[in-house]
Amino acid sequence: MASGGHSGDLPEVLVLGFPWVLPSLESQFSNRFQFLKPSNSDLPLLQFLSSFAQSARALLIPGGGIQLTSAILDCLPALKLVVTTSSGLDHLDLPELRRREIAIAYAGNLFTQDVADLAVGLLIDVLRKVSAGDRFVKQGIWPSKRKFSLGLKLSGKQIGIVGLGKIGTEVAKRLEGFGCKISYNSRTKKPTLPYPFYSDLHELAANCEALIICCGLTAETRHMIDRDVMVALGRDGVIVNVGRGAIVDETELVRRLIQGELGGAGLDVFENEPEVPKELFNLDNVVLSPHVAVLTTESMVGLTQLVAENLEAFFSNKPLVTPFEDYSS
Ligand SMILES: O=CC(=O)O
Repeated sequence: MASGGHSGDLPEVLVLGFPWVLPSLESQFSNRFQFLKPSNSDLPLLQFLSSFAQSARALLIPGGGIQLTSAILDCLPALKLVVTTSSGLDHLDLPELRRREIAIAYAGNLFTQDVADLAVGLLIDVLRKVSAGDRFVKQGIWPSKRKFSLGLKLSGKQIGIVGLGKIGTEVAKRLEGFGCKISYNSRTKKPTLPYPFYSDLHELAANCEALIICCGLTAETRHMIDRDVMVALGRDGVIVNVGRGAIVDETELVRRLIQGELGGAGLDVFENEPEVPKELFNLDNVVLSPHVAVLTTESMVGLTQLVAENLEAFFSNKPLVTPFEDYSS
C-alpha cells in the first residue's frame, strides 16, 4: 500500500495536503478509518490518485496549501464527501462540487471565538505596540534609548467590521466591551443588530479609524480593500485582517504602509502564504502572524472530534454534523 499501513476493510479517507489534525486523527481513529496519504508517496499526486484512490469516497483537506481542482476531482470517481478542516472554503470549487453532487463538511462555527479573539489581539497590538514594545525590551534598547514611541488608545475608537457574520459579530461584541463604536459593511443589513450599516465600503472606511476584515474570500470580495478604501480610511487608519489575504490588495497595502499613508496593520493572512512581503518586517506599526487565528489547543481538540464525527456520520449514512450547504457563496 503506497500510503503506508494496511487497515483491512476500514473506510478509506483520502488525505490531501497536511491538515493540522491529521496526527491526532490518526492516533485516535486509525481503528475507524484508513487514511490514504499521497504525501507519503513518491508518485506525482494525480498518478497516486489514479493508482490508489479510485475507491475513496471521502476526502480530508486542510483550509490552505492545496486547491481542490477539477483535475484532482477527475481522478476520484467514487468521491462523495469532502471534509475540510477550515471555516473558509475558498480552496474548494463549490460549483464544481455541486455539479458532481459531492457533499461538504466544514469547521462551521468551531473557530468563531478564537478568530475574534485574535482579531482584537492584533488590533490592540498594533495600537498599543505590544510586539514593538516586546522587541524594545528584549533587544536591550530600553536602557540606552529610554523613550518608546506612543501608542494609540483603543477605547472609544470607531471600528468598522467588514463582514458581520458569526466572526464579525463576535469581534463587535468584544470591542463594545472596550467602549468602541462599531459600524459595519456586509452583504446584507442585519436588522437584529444595533450597529450602523454601510452598504458602501468606502463610506464605512471614511467613518472609521480601523477596519477589521472578517469576511470570506469570494469573487466579490477579492481585492475589495483596494486603494480607494485605504484612501477613505485615511493616513492614520488601521487594517486588521483575519479573513483571507486576497481580500486586500496587498501590494497597495504594503506600499501605503511603507510610505506612511496608513496608520498600521495587523495581519494574520496574506495573499501568497506562507510568503509575506519582507518590506513589512521592519515596520513597528505592523503586526504579523502566521495564519493562526483558528489554531488553539482547544480548537484542534474540537476539530479532531468534529472531523471524526462527520466521517462517522457519512459512512453510516447519517446527516453530516456540520454540512456546508450554501454552494452559492
Ligand atoms: O483560516 C482558517 C479557516 O478558514 O478556518
